[in-house]
Amino acid sequence: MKKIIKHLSWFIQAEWKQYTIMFILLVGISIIALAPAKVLGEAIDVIVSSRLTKDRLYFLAGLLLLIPVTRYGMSFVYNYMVTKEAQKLAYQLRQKYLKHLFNMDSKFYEMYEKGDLISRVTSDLDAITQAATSLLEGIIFNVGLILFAILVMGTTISWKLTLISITIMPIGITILNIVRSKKRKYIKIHREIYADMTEKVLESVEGQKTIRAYVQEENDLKRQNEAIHKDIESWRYIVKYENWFTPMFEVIYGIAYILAFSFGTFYIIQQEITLGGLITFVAYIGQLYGPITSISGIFTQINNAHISIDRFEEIMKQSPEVHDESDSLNIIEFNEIQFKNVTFKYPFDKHPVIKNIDINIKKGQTIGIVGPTGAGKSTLIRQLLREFNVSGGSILIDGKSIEAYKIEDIRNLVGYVPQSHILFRRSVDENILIGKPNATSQMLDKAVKLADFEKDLMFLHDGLHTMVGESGVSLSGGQKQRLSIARALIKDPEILILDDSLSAVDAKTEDNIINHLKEFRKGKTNIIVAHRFSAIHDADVILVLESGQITQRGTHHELIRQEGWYKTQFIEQMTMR
Ligand SMILES: Nc1ncnc2c1ncn2[C@@H]1O[C@H](COP(=O)(O)OP(=O)(O)OP(=O)(O)O)[C@@H](O)[C@H]1O
Repeated sequence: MKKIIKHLSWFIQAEWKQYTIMFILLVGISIIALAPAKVLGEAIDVIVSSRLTKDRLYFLAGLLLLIPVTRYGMSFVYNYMVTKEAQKLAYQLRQKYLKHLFNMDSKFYEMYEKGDLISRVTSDLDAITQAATSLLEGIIFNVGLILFAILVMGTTISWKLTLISITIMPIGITILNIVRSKKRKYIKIHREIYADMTEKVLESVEGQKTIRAYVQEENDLKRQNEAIHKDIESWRYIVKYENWFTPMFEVIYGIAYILAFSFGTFYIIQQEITLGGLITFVAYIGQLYGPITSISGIFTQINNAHISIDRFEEIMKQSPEVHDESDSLNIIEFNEIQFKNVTFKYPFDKHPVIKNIDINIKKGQTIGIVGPTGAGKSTLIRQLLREFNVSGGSILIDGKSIEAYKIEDIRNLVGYVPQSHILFRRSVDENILIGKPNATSQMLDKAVKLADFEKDLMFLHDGLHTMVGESGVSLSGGQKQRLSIARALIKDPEILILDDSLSAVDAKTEDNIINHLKEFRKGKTNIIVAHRFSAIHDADVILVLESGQITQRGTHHELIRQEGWYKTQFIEQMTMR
């Protein structure tokens, strides 16, 4: 409980006024909840002792009517407030979490799976919010009700009878708590299994086209079923404990009733209490059942929330390896980028993917990068996006380490078109404007023209306003590529990186785009990774990357005169034409 309060103290402090009102309401509701039984007991005593008058009857009936109406009013206000606060808390926690995710680097995303990250922001966060709201209600209302009931039972009916009847209850509560603490271990396991199941569902939904194309529905369903089965199994353990022990509590509660009735009857005969008193007393015993089991249930929620807080905090405590320092420098343009003996290894790999890379890129140059598949071309150019820190050597921009500059500024220098295109469920123009949200319509038109996307618009039923389905389902591969290129070009970036981004366009379109780049990106830098040499033919420098190392460098004309991978590939591509 302390953990939840500590974790959410920032929220409670900010919302203290609302929490105070809710606290007062709950105390009021718990007192009112006990009133009907008391009034009923009084009424019975009045009837039994033949003291019932018309006025008294009206008074008692009026009281019995007023009590639920008041309770309804107070509960209404309380429920409204508590729901609002719960939503506010969930919203703020989600915002914090998502903001944190945006700050994380690629290493973090290699460590955690999507499904796991989603389940932490959905089910874990729900468990925290639920506990935070039920904590107040559960503790204040239920504890309040139990204490008031015991006080009324003791002071207005009989302390002796109260002590006899309720002494058995701590045994019941202890049993319930043992069950709940045992469950905690299994709930943690269940959360992990649930995250795994979410990941599998995500993978199937995302890969449904491939699954269908390879007629793998049955195998995929089998995989899903296994995950679902594991999920159910893990629940079974949790429910098992509940089923074994909860009925025991009911038996113990039954004993409390028997004690109340038998001793109560005895005290009536002894004229220590009245019949109305016993009826009120038994009604209170009944009323205690709900709060006692609820309190125990709240401990379950607190248990769940503890696990969820740990899972939530685990993410919030992660700090990105790639981060800004207080003295990070601003940069809006550059003259020279140097790779000096750069080596890079992915965080969880043993061997480096690129090794001893030395490159000089001057502002305004076009650099071509070619090489066999898997040679490390994408890995090399992505070093300019500052996704990871290099493992060895250094990347210098105008003589200073790339790590000395603000990450955002470095990314703003670059317009990156990745191999796989990420399109959002928005219109075509909105997808392009992600590159520069405040771009004018002229800038948009120009980017569309440069990316040679103009001719596609007439095939889209709503032109630039056509909605792009999830992952760009309504566009062809080439259209997706051109849209992504337009998104990068609208930024008019200092460095344009095309990572095999012309692979799905025909030779004529490729030619158009390359010519547009030559014409309109004078003074700006282009880095083009390509498998087709036509795309990098006119580059100022072409780098050949083989097994993570630069094996050749020069212009096209220089390279075709050297023996090596470039010449061999060039001849092969020429003969295939
Ligand atoms: N995130 C990653 N984690 C671990 N290894 C990776 C990761 N991304 C790529 N690799 C590995 O790094 C190597 C180089 O991959 P990279 O994508 O840089 O090559 P490439 O030359 O661009 O290939 P292609 O021409 O096929 O696009 C490959 O062996 C690949 O498996």
